[in-house]
Amino acid sequence: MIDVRDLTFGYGETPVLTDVDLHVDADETFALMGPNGAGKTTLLKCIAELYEPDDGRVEIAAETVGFAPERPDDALFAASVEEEVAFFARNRDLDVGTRVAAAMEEMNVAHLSDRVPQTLSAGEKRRVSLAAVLSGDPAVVALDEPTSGLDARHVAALGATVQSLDRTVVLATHDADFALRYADRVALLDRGTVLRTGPVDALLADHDVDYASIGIRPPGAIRFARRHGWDDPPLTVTEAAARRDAEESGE
Ligand SMILES: Nc1ncnc2c1ncn2[C@@H]1O[C@H](COP(=O)(O)OP(=O)(O)OP(=O)(O)O)[C@@H](O)[C@H]1O
Repeated sequence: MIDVRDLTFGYGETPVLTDVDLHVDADETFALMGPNGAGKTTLLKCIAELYEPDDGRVEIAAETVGFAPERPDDALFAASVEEEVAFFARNRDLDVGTRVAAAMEEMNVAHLSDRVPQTLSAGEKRRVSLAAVLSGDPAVVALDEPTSGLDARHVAALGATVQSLDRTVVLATHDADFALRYADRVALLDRGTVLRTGPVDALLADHDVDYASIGIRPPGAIRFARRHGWDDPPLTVTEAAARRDAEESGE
């Protein structure tokens, strides 16, 4: 569904993304993870075709990509929540009534329909901006930090929605639990390059990790959290493999 080939992109002279290769299958939920400044948002915007690569290309086998920005304020401009959510459905000549009702239901914002979006709480704004993207029924949904500002109930609801969507979802997130629970595959980015890509299960099995969270910190080191806390100190990929090999050989 999405093919990123040798993608290089910079805001100025210095590239922020270098030779990125990525493939995302149709209907897959794919998470971009990595530390601050790794290039997740930039890559997501290249995938959403908001940025033109300096080199390489992004090929998408779909007409529409819906993008929900990291800061919902950047996307909320209508006078009412209902108008906000209707925008993309109307734009694409869809059945506005049906699309708006479904998207509002999915994001639990129907009760806010007459409110002015800019006056909502942070979590409500997030849900409205996600509903607005869903109402346009895009084949590819690109979500930047979609769980940011959401309480546990709405994170779970978002996860259920993402899984039930009959479409390709690419999301950038720091929320490791969300990625591990709801993403089919994860790409770990670090300083503008893709460090690892793989199914969440395989990534964990590779490193003999049994649980819940994964992060990259400091840059270059992949750090796994077991159920009871972070591995300390963080392991590099090579160190994690060496430790596993040592354990297997009984050393
Ligand atoms: N509009 C911009 N102009 C110049 N540099 C930018 C711009 N946006 C991002 N950058 C730089 O590009 C790099 C990647 O930023 P990006 O926002 O893609 O990272 P990220 O992985 O999403 O980070 P975070 O986790 O902090 O959101 C950073 O060094 C950032 O300072």
